[in-house]
Amino acid sequence: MEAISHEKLSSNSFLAVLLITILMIIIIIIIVQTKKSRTSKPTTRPPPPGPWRLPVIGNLHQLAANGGRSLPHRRLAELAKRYGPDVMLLQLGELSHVIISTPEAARLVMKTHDLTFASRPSLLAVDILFSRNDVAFAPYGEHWRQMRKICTLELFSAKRVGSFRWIREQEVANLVTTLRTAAHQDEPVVDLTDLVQKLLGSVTSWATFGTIRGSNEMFLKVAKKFEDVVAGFRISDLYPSLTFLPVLTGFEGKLKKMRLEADSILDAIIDERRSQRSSRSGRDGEVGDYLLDVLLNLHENPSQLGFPLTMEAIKAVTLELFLAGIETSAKIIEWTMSEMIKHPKVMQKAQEEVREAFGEKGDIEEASLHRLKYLDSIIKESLRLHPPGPLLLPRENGESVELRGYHVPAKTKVFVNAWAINRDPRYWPEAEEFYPERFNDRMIDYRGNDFQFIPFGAGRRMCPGYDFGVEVVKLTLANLIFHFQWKLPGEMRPESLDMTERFGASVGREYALRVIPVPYHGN
Ligand code: HEM
Repeated sequence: MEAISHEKLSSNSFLAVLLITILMIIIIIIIVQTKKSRTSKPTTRPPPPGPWRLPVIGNLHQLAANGGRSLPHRRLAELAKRYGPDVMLLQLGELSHVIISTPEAARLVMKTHDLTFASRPSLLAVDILFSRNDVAFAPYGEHWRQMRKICTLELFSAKRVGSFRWIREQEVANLVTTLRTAAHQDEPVVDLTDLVQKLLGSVTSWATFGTIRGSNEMFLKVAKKFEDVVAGFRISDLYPSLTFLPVLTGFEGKLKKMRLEADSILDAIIDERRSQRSSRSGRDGEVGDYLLDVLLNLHENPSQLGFPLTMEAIKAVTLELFLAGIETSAKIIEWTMSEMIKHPKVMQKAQEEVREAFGEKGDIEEASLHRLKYLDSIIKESLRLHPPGPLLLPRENGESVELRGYHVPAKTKVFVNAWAINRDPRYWPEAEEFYPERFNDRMIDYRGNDFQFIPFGAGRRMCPGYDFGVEVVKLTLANLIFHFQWKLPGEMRPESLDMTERFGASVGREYALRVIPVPYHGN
């Protein structure tokens, strides 16, 4: 009896504390929101249109409609259709978010006012993981400019991407061998999603560190965990004034632990590399050719760049190479394979092209991939319908600006819904259909000039690694369709292949792609 009343008492007092805490949170938010609206400058232009909002949460309930089952890019496209097809304003928690959903408005943000929108907002996860020393999430300024220069001139230049050709060719050949072995087993179904991710992990590890053994594998696992925490809209980012929230929920602690883990793995890899470098100095080959060597060279010879490259920045960029490079490319490979399996005529046409180009020999050299024009169209169509970064990366405007007649105050978070733009029916007839031929006679490209097709973004913050990504995507696909016919397990018919998406830092398939490889040349 006493135990029961004691329990009741403690649960009552817990409830009371919970209620008081919630009340305090609401009061703080209202004070912050009122202060903000008082301090914002009066303007003659109206704000962009948007749905009605509730106090404290703003439009969060609309974003989370359908029990949160609609993925953010899809839900934002639905809301935009009703409330702001071009430019839409949402209040998510404490912060104003502008959503861009047409090529015309995207051009304004990423071309006309590119400089104004060139910054990235602060996000708790990346602030802790990278301390804003990286490239992708760094605010616009001197640090970002320098890091971006290193990316374009040193890390992802055409020459550098070409120099890793042998790595890609070797790793893709290993994948083909693995698939051939699997094809001769009693149970030949393979998890292509997993195999492709491993392939991309190995290619990135080789290109970055010159090896894929030991701690590098651990590092791949850490990078995968980072992927999970960087994605989506986090309460801690929507209510930045409630600094105690991520502490209470344990999110901040989790992030700090991940950062420590990544740092210690990276420190070990870098120490090993530095000692190899000093013991081999003066000799040609190996050392000096990989991305980490490039960064260490620049650190040791700051005069080459004209500014110092810190070890913190080297670690942040190295980690980011894994985050940015593996999942995006892996996902576009699995989407393209899924679409080709779902559309057997497209698959057949692509196989005829690659088999005609490379004959019986089957040594698909990267240098000859330019002959595969239809495969180019297929990859573009896949990037159009399944951009791995459907909302690109968020941008932030340094100063207030007018967009399509609407006033956008400084420091607004801006999302460009590339997924919706890539399906704009004004530019893409039968936009929902997978129809690669639509690219055959059109010069539309993904290099940031055609705003109806922006899977890599555009403007100053556009992806600098697209050549790096597309080379490995094309080489892998060419090999997969050259060496194998592809079947679905059991009685599954191609048209019933499930294409549900799973939201993450990059959007892939909800269910792994499980397929049967049947060797083509009978080997
Ligand atoms: C198919 C593969 C890839 C896709 C679809 C992709 C897509 C994107 C997108 C949408 C952005 C944001 C652009 C914006 O905000 O306007 C981005 C940024 C970035 N990507 Fe990629 N990416 C891919 C491969 C890669 C690879 C292989 C690397 C490097 C190894 C890379 C490195 C980066 C970096 C560093 C940024 C940040 C740029 C900045 O903020 O200045 N990406 N990528």
